[in-house]
Amino acid sequence: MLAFQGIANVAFVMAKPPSLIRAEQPLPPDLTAADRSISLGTATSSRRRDLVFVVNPRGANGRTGEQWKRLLPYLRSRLGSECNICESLTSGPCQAIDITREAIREGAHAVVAVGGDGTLHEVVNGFFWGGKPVSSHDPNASHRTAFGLIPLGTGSDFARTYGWKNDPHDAIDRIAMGLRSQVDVGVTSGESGEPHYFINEADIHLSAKAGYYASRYKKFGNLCYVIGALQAFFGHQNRNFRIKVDGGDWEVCSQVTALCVGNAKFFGGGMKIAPNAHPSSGNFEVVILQDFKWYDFILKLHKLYNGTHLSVKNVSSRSVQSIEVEEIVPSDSIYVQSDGEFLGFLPRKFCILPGAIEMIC
Ligand SMILES: Nc1ncnc2c1ncn2[C@@H]1O[C@H](COP(=O)(O)OP(=O)(O)OP(=O)(O)O)[C@@H](O)[C@H]1O
Repeated sequence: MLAFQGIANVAFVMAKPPSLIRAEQPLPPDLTAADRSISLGTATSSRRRDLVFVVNPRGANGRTGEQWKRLLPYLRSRLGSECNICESLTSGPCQAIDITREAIREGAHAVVAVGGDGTLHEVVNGFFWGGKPVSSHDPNASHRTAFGLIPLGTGSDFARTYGWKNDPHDAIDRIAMGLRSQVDVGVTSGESGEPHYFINEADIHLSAKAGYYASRYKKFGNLCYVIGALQAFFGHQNRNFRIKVDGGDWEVCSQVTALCVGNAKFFGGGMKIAPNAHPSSGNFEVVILQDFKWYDFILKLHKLYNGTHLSVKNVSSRSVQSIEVEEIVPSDSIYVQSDGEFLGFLPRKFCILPGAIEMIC
């Protein structure tokens, strides 16, 4: 039996068959007693997979928690005969990171993010520690832990690249199939040097500021991105950057409105900002918008949503493995975010880690 605990407010036992997996500490009161232990069935086959579901009950303004409860019977029927299932409800930001690390160390087959891009982002960051991948305590483990996703967030932009809808039943069917693929992960470090990982995209300046504000208005659903963008426009100024691509020479990028480093295609609740990006390509697609005025967004917004903006004047795109971005005259006020999380300000370096983790697809 593997003890799987040590995480603030969350402790449970991940037991090898035939034991049950069960939550040992009380789960939030909105779960019924029947749901507190969701190990499904008592099969004794040693081939049972250990799946850890990391649920953000506050995702999508609380809808994630409600949908998760309704989903449990289907989860039981679909996966119960072949998997040991453990649920862990987060009680606050960043907890999903610790839960994921612990699950990997204890040898879970997969850690499934149940929520939006923010929850997925934390799960992905849990695959790393001190700049290195987290590995199982068992040196003879025959499998790598993969991540999975049940997209139940507000924007759920990562899922869009794969054409996955916010239909949790489809997601469970995918997890039941258990197909895996290797995906690239982006890593960025600021002046502190501490690495920070992202799976969907990172972005700089206006779009990052819009995302920062949007996070305050999630109760309005996808409208939060429009409100965030309007708020970000106030006081916005295009700025002169320099960039260094793949270790080459510094290049000047004047009057930058926004710069996006896409590992996947979408951000902002469905904007196809990096239409040529794909998480298995081994490259980022970097898209730079220069000298945009507020009315350009109104005139060209539909192109940003459907991914046809690359042919628009003052929009450029390139495939890169690393990019460094600085302001020519540093102002310490240029926002940077990744997967919707505010990271601070420029300067920044972004690198791709090809095939760094496996995803259930
Ligand atoms: N119990 C909790 N209470 C409050 N916030 C939480 C809790 N658990 C996790 N969080 C935070 O909520 C943030 C947003 O969650 P999540 O991404 O799942 O939903 P969303 O914001 O609605 O969706 P999206 O990011 O796709 O727009 C996460 O980044 C996480 O830090």
